[in-house]
Amino acid sequence: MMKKEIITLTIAGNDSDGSAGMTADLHSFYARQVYGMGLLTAAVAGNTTGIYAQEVMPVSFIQKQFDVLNDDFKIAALKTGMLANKEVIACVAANLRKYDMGKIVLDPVIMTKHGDTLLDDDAYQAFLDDLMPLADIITPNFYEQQKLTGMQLDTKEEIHRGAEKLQKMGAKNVLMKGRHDNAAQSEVTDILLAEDGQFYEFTKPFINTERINGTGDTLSAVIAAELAKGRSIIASVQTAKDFTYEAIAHPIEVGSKYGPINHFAAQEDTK
Ligand SMILES: Nc1ncnc2c1ncn2[C@@H]1O[C@H](COP(=O)(O)OP(=O)(O)O)[C@@H](O)[C@H]1O
Ligand SMILES: Cc1ncc(COP(=O)(O)OP(=O)(O)O)c(N)n1
Repeated sequence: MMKKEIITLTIAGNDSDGSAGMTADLHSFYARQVYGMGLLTAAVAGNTTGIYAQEVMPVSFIQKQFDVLNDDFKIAALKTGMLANKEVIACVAANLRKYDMGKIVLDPVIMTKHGDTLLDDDAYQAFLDDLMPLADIITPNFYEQQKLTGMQLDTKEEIHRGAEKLQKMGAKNVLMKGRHDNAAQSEVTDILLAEDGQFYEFTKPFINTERINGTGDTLSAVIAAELAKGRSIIASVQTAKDFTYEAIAHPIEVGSKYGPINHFAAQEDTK
């Protein structure tokens, strides 16, 4: 039964091929049976071979979206995606402080897996200073972990220290997503540093595929959907990990190259 009253918001860019960004978030919200809303920050012209153009929404338009949504709805949780530049970050941070929109999942979208830049180089500091202290959970991938901590993070010990550094910057919970760039690896382990200082590991088999566009968006969107339902951080991360794994394991065969994952696949398995 759909819980109509649970509203989950994505503050993100749209990727025109539907594999990542806002569309992937809304697919994930729908599959997890929460009512999804999309506050658009940017749009990219992309397909399974790459991203070919980007446009950032005017800050005044982003502001208007915050105002009209908060005038009319009670949002239970949100996630952020592509924020593009420091002006957009400043606007988003101001509104996260102004309006109570529930739990905050920060997905630090900096670059796609295929090397397209989605956040300006001069915006990292604003991300760290203005957004990190507001986050209930942040979900950096391997590349983003090094960028945000300024540390080399190869061993599990180093990943733990990196997570502690991000937590000290203000994020309550830190999910360090595991590497998956070695065709010989058998598992992918994401490490959560929870608010209580404990580490938790979430492990699934490694799937050797190029069809993994939008995995990070999907994981963070499902975490937001589950937090919106009132579930704990650990339960939300576990459901998101299971959901994302099933979506990778049952790809949709569209496009010629780096294809999307399948948001239909996990619905029956993770309810
Ligand atoms: N090839 C893979 N096999 C299994 N799990 C994967 C694979 N690629 C990504 N994942 C999982 O997908 C989720 C998103 O991680 P990741 O792809 O690193 O994010 P991002 O899209 O931000 O780079 C994580 O839970 C990660 O463990
Ligand atoms: C508009 C837009 N936002 C985000 C992404 C990247 O999504 P993400 O899931 O973090 O990473 P990939 O798995 O797609 O590399 C995007 N492509 N477009």
